[in-house]
Amino acid sequence: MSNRIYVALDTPDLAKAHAMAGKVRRHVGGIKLGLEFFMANGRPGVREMAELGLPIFLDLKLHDIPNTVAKAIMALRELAPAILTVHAAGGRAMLEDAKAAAPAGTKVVAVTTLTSLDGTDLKSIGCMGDPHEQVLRLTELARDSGVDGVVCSGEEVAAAHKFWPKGFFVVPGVRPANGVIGDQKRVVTPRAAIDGGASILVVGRPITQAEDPDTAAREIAATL
Ligand SMILES: O=c1ccn([C@@H]2O[C@H](COP(=O)(O)O)[C@@H](O)[C@H]2O)c(=O)[nH]1
Repeated sequence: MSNRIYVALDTPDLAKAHAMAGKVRRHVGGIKLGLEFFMANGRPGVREMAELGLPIFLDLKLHDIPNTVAKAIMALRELAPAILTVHAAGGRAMLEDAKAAAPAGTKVVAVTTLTSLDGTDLKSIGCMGDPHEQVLRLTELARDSGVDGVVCSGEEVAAAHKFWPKGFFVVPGVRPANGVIGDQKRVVTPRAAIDGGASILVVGRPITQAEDPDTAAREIAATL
């Protein structure tokens, strides 16, 4: 893939998402639509964004019993997203059924440990070990379940990639040097994430909240 940046269009406003995608499309490789967009605009909104001609990453982070996740993915089949997320913590049967339900061309990618969590957060929800150990544990589960890859932070991507060289690695929570970190906790620069083995990067606010999103996207792309 020539441009490995997926811009996260985190807005419930279809017109705004469309306008932002139009502004930055020369400097990104795809569009990521998440819960905020999908709750407001549903499948018709995704179809409309797909008309822009860029690959669509549907980041719905599905997490439920296997039957429910599989049926939800079947309801999304007509959209044939390039990438779709589920939570690895849903377990092996859920991951297997998610992959089986997805269209052949869709990469099913398992979220390991949200980039907004650190070791203290993990302890507070009963997870033993630090984010690094948790990511590797869930990367092994994802690999063995037959999905295509994982979502992890740039802090773990090199180790996860070493463990699963053929996996597809999605890295969000990237920030240009001196960028505003906000609610993210495990953050690296776009360049560091790519050097670690990221297949694609997810970049939201560093582009969408910039004074000039087109220039921000171009400058990030230039560092890769
Ligand atoms: O662990 C995860 C999984 C997904 N995300 C999503 O990526 C973007 C990041 O947006 P920024 O504005 O660049 O922080 C957002 O859509 C999240 O839902 C994540 O951040 N971490």
